[in-house]
Amino acid sequence: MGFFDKIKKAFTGEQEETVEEIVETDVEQEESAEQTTEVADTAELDEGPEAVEDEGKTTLDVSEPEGTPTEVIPETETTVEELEVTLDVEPVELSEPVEVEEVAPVAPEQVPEPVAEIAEVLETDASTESEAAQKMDKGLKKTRRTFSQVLNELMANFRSVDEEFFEDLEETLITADVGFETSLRITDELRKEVKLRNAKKNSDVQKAIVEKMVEIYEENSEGENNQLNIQQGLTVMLFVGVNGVGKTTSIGKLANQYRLAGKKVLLAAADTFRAGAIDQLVVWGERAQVEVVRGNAGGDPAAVVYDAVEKAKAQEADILLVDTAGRLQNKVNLMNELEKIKRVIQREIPDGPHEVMLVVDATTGQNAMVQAKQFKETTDVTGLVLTKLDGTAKGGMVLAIRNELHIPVKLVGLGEGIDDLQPFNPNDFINGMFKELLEAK
Ligand SMILES: Nc1nc2c(ncn2[C@@H]2O[C@H](COP(=O)(O)OP(=O)(O)OP(=O)(O)O)[C@@H](O)[C@H]2O)c(=O)[nH]1
Repeated sequence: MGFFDKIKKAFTGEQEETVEEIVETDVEQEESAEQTTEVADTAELDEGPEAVEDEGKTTLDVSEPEGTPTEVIPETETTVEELEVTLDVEPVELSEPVEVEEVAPVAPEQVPEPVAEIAEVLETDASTESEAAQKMDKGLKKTRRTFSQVLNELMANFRSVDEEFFEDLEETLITADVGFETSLRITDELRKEVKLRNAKKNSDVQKAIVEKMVEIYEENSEGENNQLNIQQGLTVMLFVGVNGVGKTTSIGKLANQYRLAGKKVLLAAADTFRAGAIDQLVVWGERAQVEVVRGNAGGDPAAVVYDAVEKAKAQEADILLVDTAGRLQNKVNLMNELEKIKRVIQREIPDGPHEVMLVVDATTGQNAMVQAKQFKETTDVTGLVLTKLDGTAKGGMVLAIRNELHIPVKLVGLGEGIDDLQPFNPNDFINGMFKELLEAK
């Protein structure tokens, strides 16, 4: 069944299938047999420098890198047509308590036999398809409630769908961080659609809004790859993003997923700008039971990456996740640093890095959009990790980033727990975001 059919089915009141409960597990922080990294004892981390061996002896030329120009969708022409349609207002109850998931600690799991296809790791990991949908559904509760609520309130305030209604709708979408251009487009197309359908009832107008958003999300998706670019041999992924967005956490969660799937995983603490950042990665390395290659705070990040690549090759590792510092305060420095890191990787692994993942915090709304734009200009970002989607009413950000920047969202963070990272599935996401609206029909 196609996604639009699913949406239609939801509008006609058919029940969704029940999915199994997800059992959340955590992994105790026990040192793995292979772990050779020195780790701070406590989670409270000092910023002081540490004595760590610095084996990287790389001399690197950094040539002037070129920025990638930002693609911008041209604005749709606005044709303002007067529409006078009477609304039957049907307020819908949407409030639902936010559930806080408890994470029960369990003994470290046994590493299963390696799976044949590494590319399937994320899909074949603990979550089945329906569990993934359920998790997305749970994580998006806040986003969904607010989205549905604001649309309902908007409907309740208008007796007729006139120009004022469309202006308010536009504002509502912008407030939910759907993005300026995308909001204008949705509103413009709705003006035509509502007239075309002669939509009079509140529910018809809501239905048109949801369908238009789905349509806009799905267009341009052809040829777009939402999956991580995993190789048969060593896969190297760089993680970039400003402080506090959830970079370290996302790396830790991903490392754990691959480790549980039987992969040999290494982490590289190449965010040497802050000692705290190195220590945080080490803590996540313990949690995920994977080794962390680290250097001195203030040291050369490329040297750490060099060590990590050497180690990964020597150990025949499958996955190397590199935590970098994302300091947008100085774009040229950042660009140079990332280029230097890439050169180090490419000397050893010519087609690496296989992903440059930009991590953005969904709760920062338009700031996340600005960061994504700036990073895209600085380096060739191949995918997005959208974190903290569980704690925001600004889920519209996904639509904005996808449609205005054309960066595919590959992973979403739906909580602070080690299991709260999911591959991005557009259908689950839109279903999750509009669930109440769809069920209200
Ligand atoms: N609710 C929620 N919190 C998250 C998520 N991802 C990360 N966090 C929290 O966000 C905070 C910052 O996460 P970090 O991983 O330390 O962020 P960072 O980008 O590595 O920051 P620096 O280490 O300062 O560079 C932590 O308290 C995390 O627990 C998520 O998906 N949902």
